Amino acid sequence: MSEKKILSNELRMNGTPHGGPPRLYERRDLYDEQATTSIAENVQEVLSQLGEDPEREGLQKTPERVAKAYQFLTHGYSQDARAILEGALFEEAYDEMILVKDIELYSLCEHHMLPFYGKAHVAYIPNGRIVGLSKIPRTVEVFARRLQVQERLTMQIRDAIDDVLQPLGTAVVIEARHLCMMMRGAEKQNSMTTTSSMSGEFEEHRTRAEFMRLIRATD
Ligand SMILES: Nc1nc2c(ncn2[C@@H]2O[C@H](COP(=O)(O)OP(=O)(O)OP(=O)(O)O)[C@@H](O)[C@H]2O)c(=O)[nH]1
Ligand SMILES: [Zn+2]
Repeated sequence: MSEKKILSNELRMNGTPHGGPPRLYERRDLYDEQATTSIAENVQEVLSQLGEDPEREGLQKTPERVAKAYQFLTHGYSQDARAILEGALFEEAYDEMILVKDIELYSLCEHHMLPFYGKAHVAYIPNGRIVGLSKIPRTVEVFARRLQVQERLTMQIRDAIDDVLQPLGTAVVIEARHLCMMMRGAEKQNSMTTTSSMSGEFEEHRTRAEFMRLIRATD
């Protein structure tokens, strides 16, 4: 039997390539058993193609670890940002800007599947309805945990908030570093990419300037 086949049978029978009890600290709902098996088989092949010995001790569990890591890093595909936002809407007369800034984010660029990471700043001006604060970083997560380009990620967050809250305006700024430009390719270590997406009142100079001033303000 091929090495690949042995690995895949072991995964099917035991859930981990080398048996042992299930790990209680793992979020099992994040991982699909079939996907784990199939991705792990392919990672084993990648390791061989790279000149590694997938059977050496340190690499024996790597295909399964990588399979789970990528399922975790892309779990946003199975989440619905609009449903999350709709889950905590409250009628409120507050009509000033609400800003949640410095939301850390980790995503994967769709070109190289390498991480980009940084911060998102999200603001909106309500129009009779506010949303539970935690739903803003949760919305960022839903779209960040997919294969992305920073520009689309920025727009998707803004669109979801616009759709569900119908606010007077929404603003999203993302500042991120891309490992595909740092570890390889252009090999630039200090460049930061900033993207923004604004709607409604944030398209006006004064409101946009106030938002930018607030996100630059230090404590
Ligand atoms: N606009 C945008 N580009 C991105 C993002 N993440 C990665 N990229 C770029 O995607 C491009 C892919 O370009 P290609 O020329 O097809 O790929 P490549 O040969 O690996 O390019 P280099 O990175 O320049 O070596 C690169 O310029 C990356 O910097 C992103 O979030 N937004
Ligand atoms: Zn890239």
